[in-house]
Amino acid sequence: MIRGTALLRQATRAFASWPLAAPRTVSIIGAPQQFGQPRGGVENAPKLLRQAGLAETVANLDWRVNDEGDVDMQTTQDVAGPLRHAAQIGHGSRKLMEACVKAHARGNFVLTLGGDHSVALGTVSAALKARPSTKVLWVDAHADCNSPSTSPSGNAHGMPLAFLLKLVQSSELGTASSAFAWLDDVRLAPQNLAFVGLRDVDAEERKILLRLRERGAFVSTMHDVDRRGIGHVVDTALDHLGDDGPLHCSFDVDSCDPLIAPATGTAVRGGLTYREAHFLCEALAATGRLGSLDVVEVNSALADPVGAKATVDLAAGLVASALGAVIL
Ligand SMILES: NC(=[NH2+])NCCC[C@H](N)C(=O)O
Ligand SMILES: [Mn+2]
Ligand SMILES: [Mn+2]
Repeated sequence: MIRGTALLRQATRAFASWPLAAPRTVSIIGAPQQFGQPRGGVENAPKLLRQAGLAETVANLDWRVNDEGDVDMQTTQDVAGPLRHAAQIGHGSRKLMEACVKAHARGNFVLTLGGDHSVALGTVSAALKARPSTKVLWVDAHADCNSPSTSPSGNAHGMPLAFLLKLVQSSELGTASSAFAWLDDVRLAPQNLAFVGLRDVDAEERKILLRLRERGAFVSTMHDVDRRGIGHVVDTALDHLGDDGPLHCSFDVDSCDPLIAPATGTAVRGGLTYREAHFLCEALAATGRLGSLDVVEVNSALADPVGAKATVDLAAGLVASALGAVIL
């Protein structure tokens, strides 16, 4: 415990080395969080992705693989309030952040297997603590930038970006605010954020997105993919995120069309095709700058066995593309 804390402090002070040095190692971190949304089953995704042979697939791409196991994201505490399961989310995300910071400090690529999308509180904050110049690509049908006060659902998986962008007032959290105190020194600047895949945005979120765009975020929707094509949208998003420094990608499988990824909690029609999603991951790998990746919201309980397997296999395949698998 003391060693861990010391390592954390050292990592936060010295910053993790960049770019990743060879031989490259992937840390696989399971984050079986389910309290950010109401549907059971999303907590099984790390296990299912491992069973699908993820570690072997990655090893075949010439990475060393360090499976760090699952972070125990449960705590006994819980408090009522506008953010459901606030204490669970706050404390669980802090534990995940610590595990990710340690992996970054060892110079590893950090691959986090959610869990629901609230896990990005831990993964993005860790990437920013380890390497403050990290830029974030958010691939999602949803904008996930609700505050507890704007959220129509109270579900934390619709809120991680609001916390990371410092849009949440501590008064919105009431007695739960102490569970999020560890986020105080974390700030994602809007100009370091790009969205791809958006197509289901709440009324209040729309206002937030327009403000974020004014403040320098790259905000694209499926309309842009339709008009310009995935190549143009991804190139523009990556251009927006500059030409050096580490990238973090937070990939919500509901960015993909439910025809190819039916096993997810908040499926929305009109999403990325199989090739569009793979293209995005391949383009990320080709930058040579991807330092961390989340794959979230795979919930095998929400589809028939065929759809569940298709979704898990898709997620595993997208990880492979993001880690350098190429067609030719
Ligand atoms: N990570 C996700 N799947 N988020 C869905 C969010 C849905 C809705 N916007 C909400 O805030 O409740
Ligand atoms: Mn999401
Ligand atoms: Mn989503």
